Amino acid sequence: MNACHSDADSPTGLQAGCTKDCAKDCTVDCSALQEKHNSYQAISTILNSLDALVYVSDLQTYDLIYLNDYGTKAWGQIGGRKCYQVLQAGQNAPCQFCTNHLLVDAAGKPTGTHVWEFQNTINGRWYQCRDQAVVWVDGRLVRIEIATDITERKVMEQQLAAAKALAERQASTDELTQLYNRRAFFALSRHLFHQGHRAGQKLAVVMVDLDHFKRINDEWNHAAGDAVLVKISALARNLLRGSDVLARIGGEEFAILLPDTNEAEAWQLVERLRAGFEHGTANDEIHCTASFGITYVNLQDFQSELEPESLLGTLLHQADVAMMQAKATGRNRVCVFAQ
Ligand SMILES: Nc1nc2c(ncn2[C@@H]2O[C@H](COP(=O)(O)OP(=O)(O)OP(=O)(O)O)[C@@H](O)[C@H]2O)c(=O)[nH]1
Repeated sequence: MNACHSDADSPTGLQAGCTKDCAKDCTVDCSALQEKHNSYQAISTILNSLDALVYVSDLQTYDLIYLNDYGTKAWGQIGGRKCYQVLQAGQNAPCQFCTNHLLVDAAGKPTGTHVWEFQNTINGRWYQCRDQAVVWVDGRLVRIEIATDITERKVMEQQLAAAKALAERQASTDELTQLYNRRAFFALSRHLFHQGHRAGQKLAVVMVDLDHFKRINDEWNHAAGDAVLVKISALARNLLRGSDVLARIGGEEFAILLPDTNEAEAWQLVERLRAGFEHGTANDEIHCTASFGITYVNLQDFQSELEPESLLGTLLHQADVAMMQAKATGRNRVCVFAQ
């Protein structure tokens, strides 16, 4: 081979500065090579002007064949390495998240483009990647990826999602006690009524009203009253089961929905709450008890349509009547609504 064509690093085989009129004894058609070289330069100029990563790697061996300027600036030179060694952190084998298998069908034929989003493990930035398998100039199958930095959009999306989750949580949470609020209690009850109806379950609704709470506020102060509400709420949350719905629905009034619970289980649970409040605050400066009213419903009794809204209204009223009876008969006790 003539010296002027010996540049192994040149993708077209043409050494820089070689022309068809060079004085050397050329054995190949320099003008054809020159044309190829010019086309390569033109495409390379375009790819290097892109504000996006473009790379090409062998689909089988993962050898990195091409990396544009954007890529070399961010991840360094190819240096005879594999794509995963250059573009990802601490990889000495193909990446778990590699999309190569999605780019060809079972017969090994290219399937078209695959677009996905990914956070790069070296610089932590987010990219929208457009991957495609194509037949390379030398006949082998390669992967071409064009990756655009979408970090700003991704951060905005994450902030929006977090703000939405927070707003949703706030809309269903009582600020002082962090229990569900009235709105959430109604929404969750509707859902549990339907679920319990389908499964033919029994459930109980409980009203809870703290005893002589006005006195606590008057003898201490409003802040001390608030602290009692927080303490009682935490006690109740710990004593109930994970599936029970506990909500603060008024000042010192709470409602509880006990799903899939029969009469004996409900009584036991509520009695445990009553004793828990009594003993749990016994050594505090402010001792606090509560009165409880329970009502039960067997959802099997509703043969066809169930109207959760009106059923919940009825059950809350019944539980309230039972709770008032507990107040009237001495407080710090549990009464059951007489059907
Ligand atoms: N600290 C505090 N007090 C509240 C809050 N919401 C309601 N209250 C007070 O709770 C008290 C409720 O008083 P009442 O309805 O008369 O009932 P009670 O004193 O608990 O008496 P019984 O229910 O009959 O045992 C009132 O003094 C309200 O001001 C609150 O968020 N924080």
